[in-house]
Amino acid sequence: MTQHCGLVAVIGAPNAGKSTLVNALVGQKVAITSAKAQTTRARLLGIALEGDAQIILADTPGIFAPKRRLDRAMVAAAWEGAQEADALLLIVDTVKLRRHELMPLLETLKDRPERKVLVLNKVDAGAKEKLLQLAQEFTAEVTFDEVFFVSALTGDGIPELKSWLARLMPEGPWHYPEDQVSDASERLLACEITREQLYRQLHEELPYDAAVRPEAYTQRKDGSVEIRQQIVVARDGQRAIVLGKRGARIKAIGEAARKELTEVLGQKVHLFLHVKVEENWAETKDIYEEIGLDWVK
Ligand SMILES: Nc1nc2c(ncn2[C@@H]2O[C@H](COP(=O)(O)OP(=O)(O)OP(=O)(O)O)[C@@H](O)[C@H]2O)c(=O)[nH]1
Repeated sequence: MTQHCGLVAVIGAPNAGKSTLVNALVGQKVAITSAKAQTTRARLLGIALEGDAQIILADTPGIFAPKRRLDRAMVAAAWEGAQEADALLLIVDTVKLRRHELMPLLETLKDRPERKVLVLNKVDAGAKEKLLQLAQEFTAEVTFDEVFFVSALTGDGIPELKSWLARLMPEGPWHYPEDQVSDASERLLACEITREQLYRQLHEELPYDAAVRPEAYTQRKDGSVEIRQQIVVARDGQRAIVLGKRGARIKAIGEAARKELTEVLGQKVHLFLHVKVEENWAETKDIYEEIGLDWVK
């Protein structure tokens, strides 16, 4: 069998549904999704298989006007994903367009040499009439090779998109073994899962500049895994919020994260979290490396 293999960069405004789409294409959870914007910090890859084709998906962080160093690092990670790609996939939230974030992306896409595909997402939730109109508007701006209407959530339109992407993949050996769905190491994925719970359970109380760092990841003889992580926040007040009354909050976060980890890893998990205040963590080089980002000056 001749193998095909290629890279698809997934680009979109924050919250457009990139992570959900990658998960839907891969067929299982690899990237972290949440209702809060900009949760995708590390550049996680999803790997989808379709016939003889391996489709490597770069699930890029939301691209937005970078101000602080952390934001710039996220943008750099996003475009790094796009530079080596065989195709660029622009995903658009058809319910909440976020034009101010979408337009610069369309502008940048115009001049790029790669094949381009427009994915209009969340068709389950929006007004059907405006979909064609949106497609027309965007294809007038950028020459897309194909347009798909999908719901990453329900899976509607996903098989069609997947087989189209598969046909685009150049001939070449697979880069990853058949059973691998993500190249993010399990310890990093474990941190992402905890971070997702932090956002889920604290909502607006916590600014998005909290990080989860891996400390230890040890396979125990009894077949379980011991995971130790540090939650880094910038101020004492934030630490108190994460801990909650008598530690109730951190306990709930740990419990939910542990449950999900057990499911994802398929083994028993012992999870230990502790919260650390580090005022300038967003300016600290080591932390970037630990959470899977390159340091950007
Ligand atoms: N109704 C509906 N909701 C969706 C669909 N796809 C994604 N969502 C929701 O939209 C929100 C954002 O989805 P994510 O996949 O986290 O978005 P993202 O683009 O990866 O977000 P960032 O990492 O912040 O850039 C989540 O609450 C999803 O459940 C869809 O097809 N239909």
